[in-house]
Amino acid sequence: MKQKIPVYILTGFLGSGKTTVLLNMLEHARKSGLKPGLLLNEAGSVNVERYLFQEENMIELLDGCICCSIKDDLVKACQFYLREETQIDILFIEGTGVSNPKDIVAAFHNRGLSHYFEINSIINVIDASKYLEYKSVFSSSKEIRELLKDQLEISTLVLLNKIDLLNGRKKEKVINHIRAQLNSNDQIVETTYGRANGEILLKNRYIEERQTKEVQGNHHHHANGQHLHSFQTIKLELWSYVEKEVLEKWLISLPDYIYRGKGIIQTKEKRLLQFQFSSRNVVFKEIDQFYHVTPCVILIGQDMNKQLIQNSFQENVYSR
Ligand SMILES: Nc1nc2c(ncn2[C@@H]2O[C@H](COP(=O)(O)OP(=O)(O)OP(=O)(O)O)[C@@H](O)[C@H]2O)c(=O)[nH]1
Repeated sequence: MKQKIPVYILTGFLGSGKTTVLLNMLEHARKSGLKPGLLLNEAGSVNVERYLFQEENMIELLDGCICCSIKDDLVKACQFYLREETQIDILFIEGTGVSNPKDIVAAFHNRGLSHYFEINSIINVIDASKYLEYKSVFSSSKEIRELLKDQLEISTLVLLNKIDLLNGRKKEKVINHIRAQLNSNDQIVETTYGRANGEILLKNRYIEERQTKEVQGNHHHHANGQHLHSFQTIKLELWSYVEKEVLEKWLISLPDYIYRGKGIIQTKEKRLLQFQFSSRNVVFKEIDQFYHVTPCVILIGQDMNKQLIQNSFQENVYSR
């Protein structure tokens, strides 16, 4: 029988650093002579980070979560990589920041994929600078707290990322909090920009018994199999240039229930800039002019009022 394709699932809340870790893992896989395949899942209708993976074998699964509303797409995408002409040696799956990895694992066990694929590791990338806030009953919702719990329970490796953004005392508190929820042999690795050694990232940590138990556990679905998602994605189309500083100021002023922003803008000088808004920080990066993309702003949050946000954007960003 042919060897099964090893699968690595990246999980973690919005903006924790999954894509950053994925880029490191791809580099490690290549150095080991492996041909990687990617499945990238975005809750919105567009992937503004596509340009990062232009050279890769990549399938985008957009407009829903592979753990619930577009689970069939996940199965089809995996089958694509089984064809002779598109064969790969290793598969990386990045869920959306609100996907429940237990359901992704369940899809592998229940939909016949486990004959051909073997989940080697479920890597939970945690934003160490926001973790305590997201777990607090005072500053977070029940849905986020339970999602983070589910993401942690099934993971086989925890990357405590964004360590550069917090001080020693807070770090200790976060580690104690996480350790209390893990099995003693689970590994926690502190990272900045997801940098960890290839052996740690690509280690086979598959624990079938535990994964099967975890996926049978109780988590939160509607009868139709959808999560109780109150998360939404809003896309603001941009028809003219945007000033970087004005956009940054507006993003930072957004209410706390808007956790994540990303997108591409065109400046007055016709430069294309990608921006990332996470951990209440905004980072811009210049991208290739020849990259075909329609500038837009994507926001992800809970119970957002699209009209209000659009009006605020018009008033504060466009009319400046
Ligand atoms: N300061 C700091 N920033 C980081 C670190 N890791 C990632 N980032 C930045 O955080 C932002 C979000 O990182 P991503 O890797 O896109 O996060 P993600 O988990 O894929 O985000 P989603 O698309 O919401 O799922 C980017 O601007 C990264 O460069 C880190 O360790 N420290």
